[in-house]
Amino acid sequence: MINFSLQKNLHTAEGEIQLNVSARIESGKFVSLYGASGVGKTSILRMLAGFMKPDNGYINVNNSVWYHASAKKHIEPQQRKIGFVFQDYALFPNMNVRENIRFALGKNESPAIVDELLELTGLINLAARKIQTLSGGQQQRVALARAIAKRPAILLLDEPLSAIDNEMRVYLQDTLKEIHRRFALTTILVSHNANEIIKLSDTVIHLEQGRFQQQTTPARFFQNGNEAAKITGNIISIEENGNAVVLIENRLVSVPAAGEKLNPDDKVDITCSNMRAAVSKKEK
Ligand SMILES: Nc1ncnc2c1ncn2[C@@H]1O[C@H](COP(=O)(O)OP(=O)(O)OP(=O)(O)O)[C@@H](O)[C@H]1O
Repeated sequence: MINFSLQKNLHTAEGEIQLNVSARIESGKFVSLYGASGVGKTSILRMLAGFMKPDNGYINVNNSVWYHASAKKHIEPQQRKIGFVFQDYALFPNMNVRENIRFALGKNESPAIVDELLELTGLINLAARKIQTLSGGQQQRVALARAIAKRPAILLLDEPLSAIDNEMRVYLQDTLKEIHRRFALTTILVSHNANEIIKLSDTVIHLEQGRFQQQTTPARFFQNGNEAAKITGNIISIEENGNAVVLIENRLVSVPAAGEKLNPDDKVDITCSNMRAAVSKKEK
């Protein structure tokens, strides 16, 4: 069980944000942290990991105290049983794949887990390869394996798949799910991607204006309210009939522009209301 209450004054370009959040996360759960850019999601992960000191609050993990402001207790990051994977892989470029994963283990720890992780992440044939020779998706698999090698109690994932192309992203989501299950981890993922959150998580926590506004299942969260139907894209061109041609991920869609003056390169939200869905069988 992770039980925390964190207060931190964040200095943003738009002014101060008083972050004041608390949650109880049961062991073995996969939780996603969702919210607009700059609301403090990464800061929460950094405080849990011990890289950023809260102004006040506490962090208890499985009956041990990692942080307690009034007791002046702050366990160093190395002493916290945490695995951390960022968007950038932060691997050692001069080491090969196996050495990068092995590095995470203490001197007296058995290296058997390295082979298990190489197998699980599909890296066994790349074990001797230098990091620079790998694709982004492959590097992220190494980063994931390295984070797990220490057998963390909590796995913290900060948009680990956002720089990776769609096909590899789907593959890595499956790997993440399997790793979470196999190692009985408690996982906290920061993600902007509804698909990913729905596929992976038991619970989604919505951070807005410094507070956890909602804590519910992804299905409920993305079905209700505006969050469900808002898609962001970039305008490529405006058609003669006034429709905007918008690039969403790797697709172009033509959308009626509601009277607003829009121009190519504008970043836009497409909001769907009363959306009717129809399902038809795909031709083989
Ligand atoms: N040590 C710190 N003290 C005070 N403010 C900080 C500190 N570190 C970062 N901030 C500020 O906190 C704000 C929130 O940043 P954070 O990275 O946590 O947001 P985020 O929700 O993860 O954003 P994104 O989705 O864009 O990654 C930023 O404006 C940042 O400048």
